[in-house]
Amino acid sequence: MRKIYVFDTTLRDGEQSPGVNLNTREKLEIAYQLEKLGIDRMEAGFPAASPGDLAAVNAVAKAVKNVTVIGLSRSREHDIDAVREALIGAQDPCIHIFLATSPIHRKHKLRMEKHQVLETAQSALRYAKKYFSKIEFSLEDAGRTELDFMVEMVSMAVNEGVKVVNIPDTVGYLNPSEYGAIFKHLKENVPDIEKVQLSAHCHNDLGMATANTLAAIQNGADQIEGTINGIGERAGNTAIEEIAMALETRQEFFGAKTSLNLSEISRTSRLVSKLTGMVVPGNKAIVGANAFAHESGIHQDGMLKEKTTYEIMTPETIGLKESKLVLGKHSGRHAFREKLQDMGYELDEQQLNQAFSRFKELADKKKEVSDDDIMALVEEKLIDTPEVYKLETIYVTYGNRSVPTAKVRIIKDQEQELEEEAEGNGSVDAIYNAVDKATGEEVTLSDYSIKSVSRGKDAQGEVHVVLTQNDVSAQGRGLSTDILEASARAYVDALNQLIEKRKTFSRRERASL
Ligand SMILES: CC(=O)SCCNC(=O)CCNC(=O)[C@H](O)C(C)(C)COP(=O)(O)OP(=O)(O)OC[C@H]1O[C@@H](n2cnc3c(N)ncnc32)[C@H](O)[C@@H]1OP(=O)(O)O
Ligand SMILES: CC(C)C(=O)C(=O)O
Repeated sequence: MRKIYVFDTTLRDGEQSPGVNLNTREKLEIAYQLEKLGIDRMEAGFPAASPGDLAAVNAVAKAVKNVTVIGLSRSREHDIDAVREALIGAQDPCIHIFLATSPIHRKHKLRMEKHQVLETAQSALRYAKKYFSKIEFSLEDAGRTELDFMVEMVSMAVNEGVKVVNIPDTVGYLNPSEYGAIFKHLKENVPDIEKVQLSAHCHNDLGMATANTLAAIQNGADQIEGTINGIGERAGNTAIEEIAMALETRQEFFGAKTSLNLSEISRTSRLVSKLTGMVVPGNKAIVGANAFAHESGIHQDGMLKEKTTYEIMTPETIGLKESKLVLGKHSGRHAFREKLQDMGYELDEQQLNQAFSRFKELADKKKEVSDDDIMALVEEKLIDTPEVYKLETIYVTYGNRSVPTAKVRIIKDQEQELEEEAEGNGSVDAIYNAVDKATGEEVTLSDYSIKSVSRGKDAQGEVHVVLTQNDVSAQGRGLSTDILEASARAYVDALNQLIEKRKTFSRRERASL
């Protein structure tokens, strides 16, 4: 199978992401991980940019052993000298020299004619050759360069003995068929083109970096350039993990492979995200948190029956433990039952149905239902107390300068509607007074506590109360994303328990007479 070389520029083009600044220690940490990932070439920085970057590139050059370390340079002797200094101690040093070739860059940025661009690049390559046996040359903004001038520039670079010629789509302007056609054209029109490796370097301004890079591979590119998580200038670079996994997953189509240790992808992605501070979007291909997560019931059912129904690659391949079935409002009974089994609950069909409808109610209120939420709602349902009173609705009026009032509607014995309104010292007190009025029960609230059973602003609150009546006391629990509702539920639950205990108590008393 054809090998595609991977040139990682996370530490150079990736660091050009606005707001990202990696110090030497952070660059080293990423460099070691990239080495584990098995990339072939690593662009560690732009040594002429600053003394700090020169030192960081030097530290990386001395540290990594199995990767070619590269420093970027303009077509200027001063920059080339900086790369020379930075790569002292590298096992396999390489300089990457670039010059823009497109009419826009020639006219406005470089203010050079074509022949000056050619001569400037040529003289830089000649100078660099004295010190480096490995040179890569890039035609910056190749994507908007005239084809015949590109052929002229690439031919010059081949004649100067560079090892790699890079064809960047610097501003992410091209589409796959145009970018692929450039590689085909160069292969067919540059004499001795087989003496160099051709490289693809794409930016993602129109979201086509991965597609363009794959098109270049199909048209003969030997090397791909990119970054981990696709970070980089503006909309970023080609995401290396996307190319590696596309080639792996569609081997029969591309007939090419990288030699990356794919199981290091996930770890590398997390490290780069942590050290650059660039959060990976949940839906990012391959490494996003949702890339192997399934939320909807039909998909979850398919996954439980056969994973290939909804997964074209396995999470294990990139170093993750397993796919996730996330429980939310689109989930179905199959996934819910599976989750309960994983958590060690064995529910009969009726209990499962009850828990499932409580789960759906909760899922309507919460974005994601956590294990703690499920545990709380299942255990609440497992305690089977006959419900004399059932809380139907509550309305609470509260203002910091008015007396809190609450109105409750309770169904007694499944048929009798009880509705009452009361005031209180606070909202909870008002609710409890209204419940007392509606039920006619005289109880003392001996204990009240509240805790959060899950995290986040939409976490469920669990209220625990103890009610006492004469010598009988009973506990009640209530669960809701709203703490007032949880408080009301707990109180009504405790009343039901109290009534149950009262019955047992009076049976025992009668028996002892
Ligand atoms: C497509 C890419 O990603 S290219 C890499 C981009 N990365 C960076 O620019 C990060 C590092 N850059 C820097 O720290 C600074 O830009 C430096 C140190 C390199 C240069 O700083 P300054 O000397 O202050 O120049 P400044 O950045 O303002 O302007 C760039 C100059 O380089 C010239 N230039 C741009 N590209 C090249 C090139 N490949 N070869 C030669 N000259 C170039 C520009 O025409 C301009 O020249 P001018 O001063 O004669 O007008
Ligand atoms: C220096 C070159 C390769 C570059 O980063 C670009 O053109 O995007």
